[in-house]
Amino acid sequence: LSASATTQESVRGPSQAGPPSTDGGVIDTSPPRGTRDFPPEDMRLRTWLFNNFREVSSLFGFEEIDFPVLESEELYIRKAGEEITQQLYNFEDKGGRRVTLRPELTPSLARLVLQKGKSASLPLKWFAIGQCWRYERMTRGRRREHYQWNMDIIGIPGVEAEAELLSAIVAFFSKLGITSSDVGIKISNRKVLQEVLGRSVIPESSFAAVCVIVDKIEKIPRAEVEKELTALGLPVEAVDTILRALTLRSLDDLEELLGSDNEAVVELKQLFELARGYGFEDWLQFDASVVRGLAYYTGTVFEAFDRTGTLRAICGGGRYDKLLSTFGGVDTPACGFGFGDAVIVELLKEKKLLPELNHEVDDIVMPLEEELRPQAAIVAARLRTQGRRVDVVMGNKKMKWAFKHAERLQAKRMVILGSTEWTKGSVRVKDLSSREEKDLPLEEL
Ligand SMILES: Nc1ccc(Br)nc1
Repeated sequence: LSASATTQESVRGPSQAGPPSTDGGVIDTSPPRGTRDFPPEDMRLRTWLFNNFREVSSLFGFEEIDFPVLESEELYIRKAGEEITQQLYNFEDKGGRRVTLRPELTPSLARLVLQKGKSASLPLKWFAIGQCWRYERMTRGRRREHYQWNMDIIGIPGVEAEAELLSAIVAFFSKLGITSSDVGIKISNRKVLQEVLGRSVIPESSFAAVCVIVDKIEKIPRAEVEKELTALGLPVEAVDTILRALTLRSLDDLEELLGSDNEAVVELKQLFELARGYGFEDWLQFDASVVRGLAYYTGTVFEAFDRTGTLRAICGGGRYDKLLSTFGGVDTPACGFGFGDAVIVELLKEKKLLPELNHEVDDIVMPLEEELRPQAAIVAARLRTQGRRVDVVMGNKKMKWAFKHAERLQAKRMVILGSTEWTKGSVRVKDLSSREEKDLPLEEL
């Protein structure tokens, strides 16, 4: 997560040590290709980021859930040509089961909702932070894992649910010091495409595949998008109509094309009105080219982008009213978003908003003689009971080392145990900012 480790889409090659050798050489200490270690300095940043995810989720009244990183492959068998399902980190386990490391969290959430069935009183407002995986040919050298924060609302058909999710995303950005001058949120509705396709007699079964292809409009040449759409069986004039509709950037133009009764127009207008109420309308912009690349979205779709245009999408989401029924459940309205741990750190680095996070303790407890180690334990236990973060100096260290150590850990106090003081029932306490020193009876510590 550190600005360096996280942004490295390209993975490190094997270390010099190479594969484990039989002659007692050092093993390859690098993590598996495409994955990251989190040494303390990176783990502090990750913990800081996840704490912000959790604080915003709590602010919006969401409950935390979790599920296994390993799931049945069947959760992700979709026929829409999504990249996410073509890069499953899947395998057959020793019981002959087809399993996979999860590429996203939403299908697990849907599984849990179905498992809970009627015992889960709607609406559900659940959030999760989980590691997600892909298996990509290393030729592209991209990472194979990242952590995603998801927030989902199950059981609300109206766009007030999407408005809550968008408000949570804006609250998160604002909490980190990111403003609407740095980031915008493009928003559209798949019912735009549905209406356009409906006018050109495209089978409903192709809808998801069309969305997956159209989602690539800004990533691959237009000719390639046209080729893939015609390969789906779309007549050329339909392809032109679709691509023209995707250029719409104003709700008025959309209304002119689809009519004021069109569901997409109605829903988007409602959303912008709620955005004004929440006060985040200046973050939002209608953009018909946003369809998102997941097959199961059925309505509102949105993604946050950095206004310099240098980064990939920061987060994205939408409405998926049919996902539970595709798993054999009752149709249940649902919407949610996924927020990855990588792009946001790149953005914070660019905006110089990365926090300075150090390893800190309150007290260093330093026994001057080994014989005083049991007494040092008494002092440390007492201080910890008070909630103070204590580092007991271990090993046979000198005072010079202890003061250097205290500086590294930005300790507030050095608590020194000497036999003379201890026989009088006290310890020497040095305030490391005022440099003031005094003997304190143990009970006054
Ligand atoms: N779905 C997915 C999983 C892992 C990474 Br890295 N990116 C996308």
